[in-house]
Amino acid sequence: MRIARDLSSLRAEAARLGPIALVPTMGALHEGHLSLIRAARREVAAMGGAVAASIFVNPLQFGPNEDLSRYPRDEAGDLAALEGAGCDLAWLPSVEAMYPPGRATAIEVGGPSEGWEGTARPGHFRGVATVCAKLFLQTGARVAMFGEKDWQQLQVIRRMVADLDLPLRIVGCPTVREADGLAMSSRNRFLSPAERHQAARLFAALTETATALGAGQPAAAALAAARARLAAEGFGLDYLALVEPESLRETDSLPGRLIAAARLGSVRLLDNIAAG
Ligand SMILES: Nc1ncnc2c1ncn2[C@@H]1O[C@H](COP(=O)(O)OP(=O)(O)OP(=O)(O)O)[C@@H](O)[C@H]1O
Ligand SMILES: CC(C)(CO)[C@@H](O)C(=O)[O-]
Ligand code: BAL
Repeated sequence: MRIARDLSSLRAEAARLGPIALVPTMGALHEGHLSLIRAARREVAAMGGAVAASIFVNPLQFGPNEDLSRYPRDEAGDLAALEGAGCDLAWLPSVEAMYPPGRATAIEVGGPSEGWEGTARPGHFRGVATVCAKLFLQTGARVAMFGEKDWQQLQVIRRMVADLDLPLRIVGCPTVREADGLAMSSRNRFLSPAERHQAARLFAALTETATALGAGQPAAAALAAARARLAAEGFGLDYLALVEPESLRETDSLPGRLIAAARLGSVRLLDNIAAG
């Protein structure tokens, strides 16, 4: 696996490797990320070229009181995991390489950015969209893989790519879960053993709600019951909602996407599933 840390070596490697399937990450890699690398390998098997992954903890998508400084970092472990999963090129820019002094441009996506994570984390999607546009242009990727775990992010990236006519395809990949259903996430390591046990209840609540909706229970009642259960179980619930899958507008009709964000101790868990 080749490693690039500045833009000129990245461009030289990308030119040599041919069409790129890109997996953008913030590192601290787990099986969820590696499933995206394997999906990228399948894309490369069809189109030729190579798999690239970026590791960049993007300061632009963190709010002033968020966990940028404690975001987990493990460069050596990540590089070994990427190589083992079949990645050909790792792109590890420094903050200075990504954002040289004088930077004055950002990408603002409306529509699916509004509400939910967009409300809980003001400016978050501006940071995500800006760094993803840069990663796409830096690597010249033909295709990029994103996890469904971050459902709203996936819709924001699809909207941006469509609106800006960016010349790549976005592929959404299913959420990889622990045996008890908890969606894998780099931040899960900060859960205490008791919180880790409790955390699986979020996915359970989503599946119970999807079942109730599928059985014909009105959305307002099914959602209210699930919110009350989660609060009683000790979650700090930011939202649990039924939305139109692409626009992220709240809805009460199926098919939809159930999305949730809930705090447990110092960790904010995100999850979502299809409903209907
Ligand atoms: N469990 C998972 N299954 C599938 N894809 C995932 C999973 N977790 C993360 N991803 C995807 O990996 C990519 C990089 O995500 P990121 O590096 O933020 O990992 P993360 O584990 O989600 O960390 P965080 O703690 O920031 O949520 C994103 O496209 C994300 O949706
Ligand atoms: C897409 C991403 C790598 C952009 O920094 C990040 O938001 C993430 O890891 O999901
Ligand atoms: N997985 C989304 C990246 C973030 O939490 O900032």
